[in-house]
Amino acid sequence: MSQPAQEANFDGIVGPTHNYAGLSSGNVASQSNRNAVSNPREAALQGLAKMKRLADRGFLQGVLPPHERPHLPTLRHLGFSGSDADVLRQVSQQQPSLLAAVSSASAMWTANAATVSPSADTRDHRVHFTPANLNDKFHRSIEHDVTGRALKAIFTDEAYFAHHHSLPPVSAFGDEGAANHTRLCSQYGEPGVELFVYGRSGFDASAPKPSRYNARQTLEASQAIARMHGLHDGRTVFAQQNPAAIDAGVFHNDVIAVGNGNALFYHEQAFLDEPRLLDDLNAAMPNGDLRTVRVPASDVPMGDAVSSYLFNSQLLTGPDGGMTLLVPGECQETASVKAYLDRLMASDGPITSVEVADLRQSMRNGGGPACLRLRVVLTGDEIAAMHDGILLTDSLYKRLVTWVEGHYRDEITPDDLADPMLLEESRHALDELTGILGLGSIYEFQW
Ligand SMILES: NCCC[C@H](NC(=O)CCC(=O)O)C(=O)O
Repeated sequence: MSQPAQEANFDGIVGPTHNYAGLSSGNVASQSNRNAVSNPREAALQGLAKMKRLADRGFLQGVLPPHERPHLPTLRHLGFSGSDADVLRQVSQQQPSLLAAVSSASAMWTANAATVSPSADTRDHRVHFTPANLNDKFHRSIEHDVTGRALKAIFTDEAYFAHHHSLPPVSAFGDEGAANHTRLCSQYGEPGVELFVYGRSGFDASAPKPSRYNARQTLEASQAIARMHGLHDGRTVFAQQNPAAIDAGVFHNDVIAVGNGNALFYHEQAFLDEPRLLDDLNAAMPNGDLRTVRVPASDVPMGDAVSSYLFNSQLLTGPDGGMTLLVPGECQETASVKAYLDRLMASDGPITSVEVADLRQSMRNGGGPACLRLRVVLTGDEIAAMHDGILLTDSLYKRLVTWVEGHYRDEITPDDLADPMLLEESRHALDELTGILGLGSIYEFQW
């Protein structure tokens, strides 16, 4: 008898060029920290510390590698030529904002890497992966190729794993991956409900949409993924985000809601039609056991939810069945959120403990605990079939800390992005990392 299914969290390792370039309109933290000095070493260590903490508790914790940045193949595609140093000099002189875009370490936010459907939900009983095209932001639209290669290198066996191409790279099919996708279930290995939350329709111009910021995810993208993954109609729910929430800075649904097991933790202003969503979920849950934790705006105003990232927390089922909410440190600095969390602990809902993680480096770009991880529910056989060496053990953690300390800078300013040495250092680090993880050659510079 094989082990019961478990949820694994695959966190993105923060890349050596982590910086603050203000690239994401609609993302309040990214905009307000534009041109701040970053600390890639601290960022990567903060991420690894979060992973280690969960691995130590017995949670299945994996890693996903950073991408090559600055991404020279993109710059060459766009017409820059000569040596790598020539290319960097030209782009920094002619179009510094393009250099910033191809230098972002944004692949760290692996909640946006892909949408994943566990085998219990799919018609062919395989785990399905679709890398997100992330086509709303140029700096993120260049992630899906390497993401797809990394996922295929980890989940290779076609008897268990199915990989799809990212959706057509146009705004009508804008897809931001698992940040807008939640799975609800009684037990991880049992069939669950897959909830897709979208911000607008790509084809119906008269449908509601935000007015200030663009909605990144479309209904049509979500529907296509549900079809590609072979999900069952009766256990698939589509719901629209509240356009006012997007206009208030909720650029992904995981900034305002998180689900795990049979529990959905959400802000009352998260969805356009909350009663309908709850009816749909209740009808779809195979055992009818949905539990909701609804946070009223009178407890936590939308602005506080966005600045604290309360809902961008990881919600994790512990060995005793209770759920832990792993919140970013900013939640303790926001009075309404701190008071709310105290009341939550005094209540007897599904969330039984709260823990705090310091992820300040990532948070300044709008990436909290939940942004940094891609959830993959796996059966015992699937765990046995996946690539060995990608799950965080004590020794892998130590190797990765040493690797970060040996290769990462502790300061990056916008001017540093043009430094050919930074590119060299990053490639050297990534080459060593694919060796540590046994992933083979997934970057163009390795071919
Ligand atoms: N899930 C969290 C994603 C955060 C990400 N931020 C960024 O790309 C900011 C990068 C910068 O501004 O330098 C985004 O908005 O997609």
